[in-house]
Amino acid sequence: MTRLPFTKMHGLGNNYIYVDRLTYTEPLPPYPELAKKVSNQNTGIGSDGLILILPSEIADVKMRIFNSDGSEAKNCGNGLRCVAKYAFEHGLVNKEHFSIETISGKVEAKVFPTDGGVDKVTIDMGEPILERKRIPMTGGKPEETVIQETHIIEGQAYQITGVSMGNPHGIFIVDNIHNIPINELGPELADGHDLFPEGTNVGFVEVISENEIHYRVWERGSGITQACGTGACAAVVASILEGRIHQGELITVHLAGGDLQIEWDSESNHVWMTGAAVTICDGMFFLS
Ligand SMILES: N[C@H](CCC[C@H](N)C(=O)O)C(=O)O
Repeated sequence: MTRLPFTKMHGLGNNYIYVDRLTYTEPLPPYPELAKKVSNQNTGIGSDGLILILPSEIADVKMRIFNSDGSEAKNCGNGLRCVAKYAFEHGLVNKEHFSIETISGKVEAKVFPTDGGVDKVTIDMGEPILERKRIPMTGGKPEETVIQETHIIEGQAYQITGVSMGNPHGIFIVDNIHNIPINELGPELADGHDLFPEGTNVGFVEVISENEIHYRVWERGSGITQACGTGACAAVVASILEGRIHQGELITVHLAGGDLQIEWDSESNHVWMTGAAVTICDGMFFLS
């Protein structure tokens, strides 16, 4: 029986099982299989997925994220804030500003310690990826940006804006966040639709004011979650591309699990995300 030490953490209710592979170096099953095991609400711990904290040759630490269906994601905003909190609180880093490697690139993290603990983290998520072929999306010129493109999905016309934050997001701007076809469009687009050859996270945005939006998400590989950090960044970028809000402004994004502060900076073209990171528990998972 392998006893796997883990920490369960969440960012706005988007919760993952974190395994510190710098400290616990015993052999483990393949990560996709482990992600499905630990994420299972009935026979596992229960979570939106698994996040590994690993050594890095190009950054201070490395993050790999696996959705609850075992698929590997290329980025995770809520996960990055929790990795930053964990790394600082457990002495994996000894500074408040440090770098984290993901499989879509390196980001910069800044923690704001109070009494030795970290409750709030800012991540420089880097530049959004807007070219159709890099999201990736099909259906038009590979280099162009996909803004409010009309597509017929299940017999209904929708306008989609495509943004990647290292992972793909199809964004729909709606009039009322409480009346969205999330259970229809989520499963239809998240995995295996021609428009998104690598699948996509499916986000819905209601613009409240120049500095405030609502955002809800069906995540590729996990379904509806309480929050999605990369999705909230993509939602702000899409709302700006559609002319609803302005670049260079600090936007409050209201998600089901809480709020994030996000800015798509005009000077650097980088997207900055600030929000909470919370430890739920430490534990021991009995791997049979
Ligand atoms: N919840 C994560 C995103 C997971 C992305 C994953 N669902 C995928 O891209 O396959 C976040 O806070 O950004």
